[in-house]
Amino acid sequence: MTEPLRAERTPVDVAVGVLIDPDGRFLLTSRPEGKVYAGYWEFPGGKLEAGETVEAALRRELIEELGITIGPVQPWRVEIVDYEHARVRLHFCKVFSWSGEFEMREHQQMAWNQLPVQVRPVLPGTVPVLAWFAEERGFAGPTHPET
Ligand SMILES: Nc1nc2c([nH]c(=O)n2[C@@H]2O[C@H](COP(=O)(O)OP(=O)(O)OP(=O)(O)O)[C@@H](O)[C@H]2O)c(=O)[nH]1
Repeated sequence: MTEPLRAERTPVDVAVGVLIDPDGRFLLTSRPEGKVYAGYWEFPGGKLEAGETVEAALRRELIEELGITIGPVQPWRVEIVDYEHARVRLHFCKVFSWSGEFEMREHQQMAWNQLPVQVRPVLPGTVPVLAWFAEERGFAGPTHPET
């Protein structure tokens, strides 16, 4: 069978949490070993399960990955990204409160960041978010290190 054109692939919905602390720092986590783009830094989250809302998926994923229970979820932006392996629709949500201690349940790493981000490499689908932060915060210059 012929591969469908990239733009025709049905997107997979992904809930992504942009956790922001009282100092305005945002949380990035590294993708665990064994996943595509292992070691790349991203905002934590994951795919919606059948019938799940973005908010429910985000709550579930952050418990599964980080051991925290999030407070109110504020939908921010939606972005479609085409990768070789998949076409994803990323639902970025801001989260300002949570409870519980952070536990790296998938042996990933976490880092609180300001602009410019110090960790590398940053996942391609994460880069636009850094640009949105730059716009919101009046930050000029590169948002992250060259890979
Ligand atoms: N979590 C997250 N995923 C992102 C971001 N940006 C981005 O392009 N993605 C993509 O969205 C998809 C999320 O899938 P995932 O593999 O993290 O989700 P999951 O935990 O449900 O995976 P699983 O199927 O291995 O259980 C990946 O294709 C990933 O590359 C981001 O900032 N955060």
